[in-house]
Amino acid sequence: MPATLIDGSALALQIRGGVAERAAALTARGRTPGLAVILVGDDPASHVYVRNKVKACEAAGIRSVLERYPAELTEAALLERVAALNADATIHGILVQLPLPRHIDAKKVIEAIDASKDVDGYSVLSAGELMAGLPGFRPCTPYGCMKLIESTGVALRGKHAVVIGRSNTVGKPMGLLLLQADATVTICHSATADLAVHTRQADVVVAAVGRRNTLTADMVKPGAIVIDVGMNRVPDGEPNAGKLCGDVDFDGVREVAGWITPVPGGVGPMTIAMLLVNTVESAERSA
Ligand SMILES: Nc1nc2c(c(=O)[nH]1)N[C@@H](CN(C=O)c1ccc(C(=O)N[C@@H](CCC(=O)O)C(=O)O)cc1)CN2
Ligand SMILES: [Mg+2]
Repeated sequence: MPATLIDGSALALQIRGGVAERAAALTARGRTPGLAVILVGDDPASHVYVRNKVKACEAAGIRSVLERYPAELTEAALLERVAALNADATIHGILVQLPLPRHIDAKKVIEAIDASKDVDGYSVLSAGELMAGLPGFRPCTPYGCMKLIESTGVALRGKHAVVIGRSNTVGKPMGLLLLQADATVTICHSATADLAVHTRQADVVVAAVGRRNTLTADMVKPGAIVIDVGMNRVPDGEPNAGKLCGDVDFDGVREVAGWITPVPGGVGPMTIAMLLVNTVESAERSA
C-alpha cells in the first residue's frame, strides 16, 4: 500500500485558523500582533515568500509591516532599521528575509534582533534556548516538521529518527526538537560514510540537504515517516525539467514509506504557518 500523504497545505491552514483566533483575542484587548518583514534586494524567490508571509498575516489578523530595500542598502542602515523596530512596541516579531546580499553580514543582523522579537528563531540566544529546553522561538521550518510528524499520530518516544543535513536553520534544530520529543536521533551529513545504513533503521527520516534524489526507496524502512524539506528544481534535459522537487525520490519512496510529505505542499506552507504561531506567541508574551 502506498504511503499516506501528509498534507502540509491543509495542516498549515488549520494552524493559521488557530492563530487567527488568538490574534483576534489580542486585538480585542488593543494588542494587535505586529510583524515587521525586511526584504533586501531583488531575489525573485524571496519576493514570493515575503508576499506569501504578508498575505498569511493579513488573513490571520496580524498586522504586517513590509520594508523593502534595494540590494545596495548598507549593513549599517539595515542595523539601524532593526534597532528602530526593536524599540517599536507595536512590533512583536522581526523577520529579515534570507539570503541577504553578500556585503551584509547576515549573522550580525540576526543577532541585532531583540531576542523577544526573533520569530524566525535564528539567533544564537534562540538556539541556546532550544538546546536548553527553555521557552523561546523555534526555527519555523523544523518546528513545522514536528507538527507534520505529530499529525500522523505516531508517538516519537523511543523511535529512531534520522536527520539528513546539519544546517543551523534546519538540520541541527530539527535534531534537538526530535530529541526533546524523546526520539533517538542520528544526524547524517556530507561526510557520513554510508547514509543508507542509517536511514534504513529509521522510523522517521527528515531530509534537508538541498539535493534531489538523496533519499531513494531502497534507503527507507517500510512504514517510516518521511519528511522532505528540500526545494530543488529538476534539471534541464530530464522529464519535468524546471519542476520543483524535494530531496526525496517521491514516486519511489511513497511505495515503501508509511507517511510522506509532498513537495510542494508539505514543509513549505508549514514554515509560514509556524512564523505566524511564533508572532502571535510573541504578542501574547508581551501583552
Ligand atoms: N528569514 C527567513 N528566510 C528564509 C526562510 C525563513 O524561514 N526565514 N526560509 C526559506 C524561504 N521560505 C521562507 O522564508 C519559504 C520557502 C518556501 C515556502 C513554500 O511554501 N514553498 C512551497 C513551494 C513554493 C514554490 O512553488 O516555489 C511549498 O513547498 O509548497 C515557504 C517559505 C529561506 N529563507
Ligand atoms: Mg525556514
